[in-house]
Amino acid sequence: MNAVTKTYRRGAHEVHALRGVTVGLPRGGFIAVMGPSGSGKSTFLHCAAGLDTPTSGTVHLGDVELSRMNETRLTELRREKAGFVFQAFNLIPSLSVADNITLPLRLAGGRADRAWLDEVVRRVGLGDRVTHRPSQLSGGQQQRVALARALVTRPEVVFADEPTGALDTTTAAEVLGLLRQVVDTMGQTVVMVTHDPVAAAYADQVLFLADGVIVDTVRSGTADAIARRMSDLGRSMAAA
Ligand SMILES: Nc1ncnc2c1ncn2[C@@H]1O[C@H](COP(=O)(O)OP(=O)(O)OP(=O)(O)O)[C@@H](O)[C@H]1O
Repeated sequence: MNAVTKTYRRGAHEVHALRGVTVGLPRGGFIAVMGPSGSGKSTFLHCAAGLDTPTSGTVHLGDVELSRMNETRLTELRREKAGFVFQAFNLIPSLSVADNITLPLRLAGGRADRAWLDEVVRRVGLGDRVTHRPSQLSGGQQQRVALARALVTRPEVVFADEPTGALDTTTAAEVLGLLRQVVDTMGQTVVMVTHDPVAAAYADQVLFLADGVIVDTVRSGTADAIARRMSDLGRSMAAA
């Protein structure tokens, strides 16, 4: 991502959500993005994933440049290279777990190979729940389905926006452990927006955003150290 800006128009005002962000996200790494509310975290994730287009600057996903693609090509590329996990799970209530998981493959005109579906279901620990409907599952199980759906296309990058925001501590830890495994055993890249220092401590690297710019990049440490860094940044922003 190079010199990316994103400006939203709100009535007569302009909101500068990103003000010139340049960063390389290491392939095969687990990157957490933190920052105060409104600092541009979701906008950053959306631009990095090709869900939104920057106002200026360039974005690469793997070897391809996204910024000049039209919407059709972007959609194809997202299906091919990216997986998504959101706070609200975003599962389709009328579909079974198996059909939710394989939906991205079917949308791309493909079919799920049974052995691969079984493998993905095993990796996220969903066991025998594939015929259930999402409403019959706990929040943690629903997020496992969302993660399986994100992995089924073998994406290069999994983008996660507050993936544990709706989960209790224990369930959150299980989902974070799975994201860690995606990086460690499958070699995929995970980019995760979170406000939770405990979640960020699972990452290799933490980017701190404030007011639309990256103000710090640190190798991940303990949750306490990350929380201290966050409150230092909060104080220096308040003093500025
Ligand atoms: N579609 C939009 N239209 C107008 N303004 C927007 C839009 N999306 C985001 N913004 C504004 O851009 C800024 C950054 O928003 P963003 O959602 O990226 O922040 P965030 O760090 O993810 O916040 P939070 O932690 O509260 O989710 C905010 O001022 C927000 O109000």
